[in-house]
Amino acid sequence: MPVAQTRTTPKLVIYGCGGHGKVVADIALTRGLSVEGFVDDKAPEGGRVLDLPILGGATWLEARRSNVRVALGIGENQARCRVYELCERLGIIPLTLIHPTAAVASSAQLGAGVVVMAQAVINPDARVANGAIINSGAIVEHDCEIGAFAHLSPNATLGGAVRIGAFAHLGLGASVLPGKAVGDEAVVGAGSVVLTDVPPRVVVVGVPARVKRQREDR
Ligand SMILES: CC(=O)SCCNC(=O)CCNC(=O)[C@H](O)C(C)(C)COP(=O)(O)OP(=O)(O)OC[C@H]1O[C@@H](n2cnc3c(N)ncnc32)[C@H](O)[C@@H]1OP(=O)(O)O
Repeated sequence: MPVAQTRTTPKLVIYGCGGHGKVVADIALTRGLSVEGFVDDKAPEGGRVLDLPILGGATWLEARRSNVRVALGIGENQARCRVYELCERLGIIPLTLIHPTAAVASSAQLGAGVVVMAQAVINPDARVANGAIINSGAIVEHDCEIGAFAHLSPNATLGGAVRIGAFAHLGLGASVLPGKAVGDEAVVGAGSVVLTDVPPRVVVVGVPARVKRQREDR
């Protein structure tokens, strides 16, 4: 007599229950995925967000590592990377999530843990590295390269073949002209327009974008 096989589908949890985590959870739900709840190291266990439970923190995840999938729900770039690294240590590859209204070219490449939000566009041969966020309505034109754990805020727009460094952050509605580069960990202020390459670890603002200061945080 054949032995019945019991296979449990891994549960999906969202790591981070703040504003970004809520949007990520909403994408998962919109895609028809079943979300078990949130994992968060700071929020109180037993609380609820979007009517989903806060299950616990990193220790909760560690205990269930063999039967869990994780979507990254943290907006801050360095903190998101730390969660990604935690997942790696636990043998979990973070889920890549794309909102159904986003348009992603079939030749675009998205790394693990990338989240693409509603109405975003990613055009042919663009490459988006692990853990990056392409937020609502952002446009990543053809042949762009987005570094790991970078964040393109809502309505940020990149011309063709733009390079965005790892951990860089483009503010709401910021634009980068075709072929230009934004350095690792640089910040481009909301509404700014980048006409020339931006060095690493600086904050640029304005039209045209000019260096305001060096970044001191990490
Ligand atoms: C779903 C989501 O919410 S995703 C998150 C989206 N978040 C964003 O888009 C935020 C982007 N952040 C910004 O634009 C910020 O203003 C930053 C990071 C550029 C600068 O922040 P801070 O270093 O705190 O600068 P601060 O507010 O003290 O302003 C410093 C100066 O820069 C100017 N400035 C700040 N931001 C901008 C901007 N976006 N464009 C033009 N000038 C700006 C200020 O007017 C000020 O000028 P002054 O020195 O002449 O007085």
